[in-house]
Amino acid sequence: MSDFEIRTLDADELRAASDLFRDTVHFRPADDTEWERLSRAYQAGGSIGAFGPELIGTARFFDAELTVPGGARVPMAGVTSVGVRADRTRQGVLRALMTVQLEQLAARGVVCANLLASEAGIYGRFGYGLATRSRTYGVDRHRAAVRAEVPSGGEVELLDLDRAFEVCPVVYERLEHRAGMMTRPEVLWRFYESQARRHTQPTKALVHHGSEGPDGFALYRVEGSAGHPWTKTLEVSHLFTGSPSAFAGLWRFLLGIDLVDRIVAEERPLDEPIELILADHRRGNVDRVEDEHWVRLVDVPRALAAREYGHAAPVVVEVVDPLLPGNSGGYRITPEGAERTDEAAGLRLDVATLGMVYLGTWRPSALAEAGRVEVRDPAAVVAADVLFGTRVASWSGTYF
Ligand SMILES: CC(=O)SCCNC(=O)CCNC(=O)[C@H](O)C(C)(C)COP(=O)(O)OP(=O)(O)OC[C@H]1O[C@@H](n2cnc3c(N)ncnc32)[C@H](O)[C@@H]1OP(=O)(O)O
Repeated sequence: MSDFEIRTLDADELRAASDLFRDTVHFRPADDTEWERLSRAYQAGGSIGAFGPELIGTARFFDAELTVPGGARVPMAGVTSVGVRADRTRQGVLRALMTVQLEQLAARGVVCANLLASEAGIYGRFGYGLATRSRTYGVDRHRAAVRAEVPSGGEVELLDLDRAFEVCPVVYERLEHRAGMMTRPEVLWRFYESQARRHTQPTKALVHHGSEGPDGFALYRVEGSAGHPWTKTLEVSHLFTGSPSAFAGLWRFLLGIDLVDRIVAEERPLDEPIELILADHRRGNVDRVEDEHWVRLVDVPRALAAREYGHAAPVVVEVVDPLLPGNSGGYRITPEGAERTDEAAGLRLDVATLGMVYLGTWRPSALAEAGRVEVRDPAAVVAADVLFGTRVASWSGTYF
């Protein structure tokens, strides 16, 4: 029996939960000004705490919607601010928090939960699988130019921070969302605003206006290098575009900003065509490829029914989910959709591995080669690659 209890936190307990979480990731507590902003990032009723008897662990979520392959949007929860006090770790507190939270999410009709993991070894045991990846790349500004034939035509407007947080949320919702992208509720924009205002260097925004109105934006900040204050790096974040001319137009503008040596764009889609728009593709370098969203399918039948599939022979997949056993069982996946079945399965996998293939990021055959998908029918894994594959790389671009 555990010596702690889990319950939902009241509004007046959220600051203590924030302080505890920040301490677990080695951040100082928010001061009064910062908490005033940050508290707006907390969804009412979305935080839980472990008490033993004082607060020793916490986790929270907020509601959003996730775009799945084919364009449908499903209810998702963004899970974040998970931490256990250092003197109470490895005693089952996280497991208890995750168990209660998953029950809460299932009860409120959430189809999937997404998170960004501090360490890769933590969340698989709770059914989360690495579902999207991103890359960070840098561009040598002095030697980079956009190719002449790259689409152009729009205009770029420079905004200050106040305007940025009025305009960018509106533009974001106008854009077509690729699979893996999520809606950004007000609480999330408040979180980004709080982060931007905390920085000593100013954050600015660019909005691209195309022929049908605003169709892209980027936030950026310029930092000097340690010991070399005039060697400047421009860091791009929150770059979203709805057309090739918006992507190229924003990059043309960024490349034209004076007193910048290098432009770094973090957490970009794996298939973003930066190399293709540069006159010399070697002026753009990939710094790293990294984890992005981990997805936990909370309601497997709804999740599988919501997405579209490629054209291949039907496959029966057996899913194993010890934490939410209602998800366990066979599913028949066809180009027309997915439904439960009692037919013999060609593939067997746990719910975390299903999270890895759900948005098309990993091929079932690659996971089979790694021993993570059990293949009972070799033809099934070939078909599953096509059924679950996506034309465009899935990507979120939203951190929390
Ligand atoms: C979405 C986000 O917010 S990401 C941020 C996560 N928070 C942090 O990284 C802050 C620093 N770390 C912590 O606060 C804690 O160590 C936590 C939250 C990661 C783990 O909390 P704990 O209460 O120690 O976990 P708990 O004791 O319930 O362990 C559950 C299982 O996870 C394993 N586990 C716990 N932490 C880790 C880890 N960092 N790496 C690998 N495995 C881990 C345990 O060994 C245990 O394994 P088992 O299922 O085989 O028994």
